[in-house]
Amino acid sequence: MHTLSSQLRSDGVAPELELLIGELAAASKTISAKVRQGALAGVLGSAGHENVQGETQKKLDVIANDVLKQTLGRLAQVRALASEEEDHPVPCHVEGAYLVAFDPLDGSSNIDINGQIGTIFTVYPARDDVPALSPEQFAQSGRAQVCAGYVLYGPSTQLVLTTGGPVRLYTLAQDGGFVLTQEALRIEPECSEFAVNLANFRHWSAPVQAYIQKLQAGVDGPRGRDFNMRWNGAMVGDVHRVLMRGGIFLYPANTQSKVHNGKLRLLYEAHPMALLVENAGGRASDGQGDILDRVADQLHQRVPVVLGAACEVQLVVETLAQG
Ligand SMILES: O=P(O)(O)OC[C@H]1O[C@](O)(COP(=O)(O)O)[C@@H](O)[C@@H]1O
Ligand SMILES: [Mg+2]
Ligand SMILES: [Mg+2]
Repeated sequence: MHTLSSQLRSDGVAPELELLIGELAAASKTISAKVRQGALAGVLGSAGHENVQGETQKKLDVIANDVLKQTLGRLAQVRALASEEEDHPVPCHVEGAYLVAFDPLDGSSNIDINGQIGTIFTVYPARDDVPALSPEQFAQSGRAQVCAGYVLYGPSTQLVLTTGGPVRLYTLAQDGGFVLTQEALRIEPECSEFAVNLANFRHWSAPVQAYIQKLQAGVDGPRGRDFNMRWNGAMVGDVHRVLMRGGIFLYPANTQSKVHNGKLRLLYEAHPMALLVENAGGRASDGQGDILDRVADQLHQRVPVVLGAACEVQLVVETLAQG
C-alpha cells in the first residue's frame, strides 16, 4: 500500500516538488477537517465581500485561501502564489523554484448545501526570463505544469494528482494520510454522459446549441443513442466523474458579457484539469485548440472549456469549426 510520499518517490518526483505536494496535501487536510465540521466550525455562509472577479466570497473561500497561503508561503521552494481569491500574485521567496496557482474552494455555491466542493491546484516552474516576482511569471503554457491536481471534499476526501505521468487517486485515511487507491485513471474515448449548465442554452452560439440538441434527441436523433446528463455546479465534481466513469464536460463561451469567454479560469481551473484529463487519455479543448497550449496573459483570464472523452471532444471541435 503506497502513501502519497512513497508513491511520489517511486514516480521519481524531485524531492523539492515532493515537499511542496506534501504541503499542499497538508493544507487540504486542514480544509477537509473544517468542511467535515460544517456549521460546527463556523465555515458556512457568506464572508460579506467580493473577490476581484465580482463574486461574493463565502467564508470557506476565504478560510481555504488563508490556509493554502499560510502553508505554502512558508516554503522556500515557492516563489509566488496565485489564487482565485487574490487580486494579484502573492510574492513568496525570490529564490523559489516553483509557482503555485490554486482555486482554494471550487464549487462555492455547493458549500451551504453540503454538496461536492474541492481545491484545484497547479505547479509551474518559476521563470528566470522575467523579473522574479512579476505577474508575468504566471504567463505560461499549460504544458509547462510540473504537477496538477485537486482535492475533492466529498463523502470521502480524495486527492487526484499527476506529476506528468499517470493520474493517481489517493484517499484520505482515518490516520490522516493519503493512501493510493487507484494507480492510473483512464477516460474512455467514447461516452454517453454529458455535463453542461443547460440554463445557459439561450446564451450559447448556434453550433453549441445544435450539438447539445443532438445529445438530447437521444436514440431518436442523429446520434442514435441516449445520453445521460449530470451537473454538479462544481467543476471539481464534474471532472472527477468524467475521470471515474467517462463523459464530456462543457462550459462554453456565452453571449452574456460577464462570461463571454466562458466562466472558468484558465490558470487555476482549466490548465490543471486539462493536464489531468489529457494524462488520463482524454482531451481538453477551448473549442478550437488545446487548453494546454493557451498561455494565461492575465491572472484571472477566463476560457471556454470542453473536456473529457477524446472522440466526443473532437466532435465538438469539428462542429464548432463548421460554424
Ligand atoms: O453557476 P454555474 O453556471 O452552474 O457554474 C458552475 C461552475 O462555476 C464554478 O463553480 C466556478 O468555481 P468557483 O466556485 O471556484 O467560483 C465551477 O466550479 C463550476 O463548473
Ligand atoms: Mg472554481
Ligand atoms: Mg473558487
